[in-house]
Amino acid sequence: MTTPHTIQAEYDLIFAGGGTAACVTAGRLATAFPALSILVLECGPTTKDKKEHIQAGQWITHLAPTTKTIQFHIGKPSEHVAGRPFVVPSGRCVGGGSSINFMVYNRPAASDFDAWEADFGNAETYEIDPKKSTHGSDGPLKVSFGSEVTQLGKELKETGAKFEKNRPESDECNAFDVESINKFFIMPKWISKDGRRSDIPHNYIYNNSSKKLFVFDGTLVNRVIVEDGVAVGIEYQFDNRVHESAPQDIRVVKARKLVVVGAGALGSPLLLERSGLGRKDVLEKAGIAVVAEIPGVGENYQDHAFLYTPYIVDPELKTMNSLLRSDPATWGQTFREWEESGTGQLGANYIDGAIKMRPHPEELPELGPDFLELWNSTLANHPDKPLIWASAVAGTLGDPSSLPNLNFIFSMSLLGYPASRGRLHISSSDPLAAPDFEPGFLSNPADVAALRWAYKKGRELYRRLPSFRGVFFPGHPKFPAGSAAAVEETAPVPLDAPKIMWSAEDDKAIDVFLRQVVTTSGHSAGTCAMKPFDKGGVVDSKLNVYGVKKLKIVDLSILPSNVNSNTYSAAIAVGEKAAVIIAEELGGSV
Ligand SMILES: Cc1cc2nc3c(=O)[nH]c(=O)nc-3n(C[C@H](O)[C@H](O)[C@H](O)COP(=O)(O)OP(=O)(O)OC[C@H]3O[C@@H](n4cnc5c(N)ncnc54)[C@H](O)[C@@H]3O)c2cc1C
Repeated sequence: MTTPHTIQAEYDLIFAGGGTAACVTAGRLATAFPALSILVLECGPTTKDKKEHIQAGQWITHLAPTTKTIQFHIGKPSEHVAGRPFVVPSGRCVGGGSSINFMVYNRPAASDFDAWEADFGNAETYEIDPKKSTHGSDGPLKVSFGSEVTQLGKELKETGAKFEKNRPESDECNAFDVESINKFFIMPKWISKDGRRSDIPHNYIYNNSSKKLFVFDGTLVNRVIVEDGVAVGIEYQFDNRVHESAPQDIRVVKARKLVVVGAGALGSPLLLERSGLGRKDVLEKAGIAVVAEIPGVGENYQDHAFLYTPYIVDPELKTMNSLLRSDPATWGQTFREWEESGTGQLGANYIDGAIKMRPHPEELPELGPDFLELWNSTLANHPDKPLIWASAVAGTLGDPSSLPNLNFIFSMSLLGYPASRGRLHISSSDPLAAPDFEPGFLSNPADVAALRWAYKKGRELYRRLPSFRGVFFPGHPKFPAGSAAAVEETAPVPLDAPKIMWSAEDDKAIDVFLRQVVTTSGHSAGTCAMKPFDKGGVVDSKLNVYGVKKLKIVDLSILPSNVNSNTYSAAIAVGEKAAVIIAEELGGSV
């Protein structure tokens, strides 16, 4: 049997999990402290120089059922989602989510970060306008519109602003402020102008000049070893899902200075629990000795509930579907175009027109009584917070061959601050055992009310887009016979056409539908929250795990409260801030 990597007995720093935030921190520290030996152990495969992680347009391929770069976490069936076993994906490769995500560039509201009482470093180069004071100009990650902006994106922006008269167009909706709300815009992407994914490994790790930074793939961390209240190392085994014939014995590697857990919101709480750090009842049930009782571990699970609904568009409108359905020759041509000039479909993500939507005061009654508590607790006093982030993908999220041969687009609505919460715990000490996962989606009726509103707003807008050719009803609520919402339309209605009059039965049909179809955004967070211990916290403001010395967590599990944006930006911010904290503790700076 071959050993895939030669791992020494001891390093200065060990990162358990090589995802987005962890790789940012490891890369920054390796550059600032070249004499420091840093080990990063990632259970998934390497992404180095692999086209599927570099060509922006290949994002859709990672979602294939046969994927080796995404892990699907299966939740318990729940009545709140019509008895479905809710499935949540996360990146499972070097760079984690950064290497497989949709690359939507979306930054949270300032008040989201204020709630954490934290500030963050700068990782980006905003190629759209490098002089803009609200964006970075010399960070390693490039932000642009990619190689092309779709006609659908332009239609959504223009038609949206004409139809929703109090929601105009804007060029900038990522400035952290009130001005970024209720404007239609073209969403930037974590894609460079030459069509490359701005992932973390190719920009912080693989290009790092440190000779003492070691990033090993296919290596599963079983647990952190804690001796006398101090984290001294970890136990690991090679992962046969990546290195098929690797030996399976459990090995140990020691950390001289620090162990950093960076296994993501769906991995870090499990790793802590396998190490004896967590809720007493959970550890005892799994037969694990309690090292430190930390009741918050694995609680407070959050994501952004995600609704996507299909519409039929003009066959001439350019969408991803034509390439997804096309022959190898067309694929070959598209690859060549990207190789030669970084242009064409492989340099873009086809998610363009967008809005961060917040109800105007006169719209609040449309959301109904179930929503009021969420509004009052989270949004009312923070005008920079949107309720819903909405966009459209010019194409089908998945394999279009399962759909009729029509040209489809999908509207996308993400709920920014869900009131629902879930939990995630180990079921056994075996790192490969399925966890005990209750994602909790739609368990609070406020979330259903918010998404019902989003559905209705979307229906009205999409039926006015110039390219609209109909609602694809199998992917929409089953409205009662005679409902205005059930009427077939095959062409766009005028901007000033009467709006659909929604009945109480229509609302019921939408609610049933939401429970059947609402899914995850892949934005898992909050399972090892940075909060005071007595409020369910797992780490303090320096990211130290309570009750253990020399152990930190660096990933989105530390989010104390949600952010209303796609979460890559928040993960980068956590990674950058962690690098600052650790550098200071090492007596230097990054
Ligand atoms: C399908 C999808 C699409 C997305 N699209 C977007 C988007 O368009 N825009 C956006 O802003 N955000 C997007 N996101 C979200 C964003 O990418 C993630 O929130 C972010 O990357 C998470 O970073 P993290 O550091 O918390 O964890 P991750 O990046 O998930 O890293 C955790 C890593 O730890 C590894 N790991 C876990 N357990 C172990 C173990 N025991 N031993 C060793 N390694 C382990 C995992 O394999 C993984 O690589 C998307 C996410 C998904 C899943």
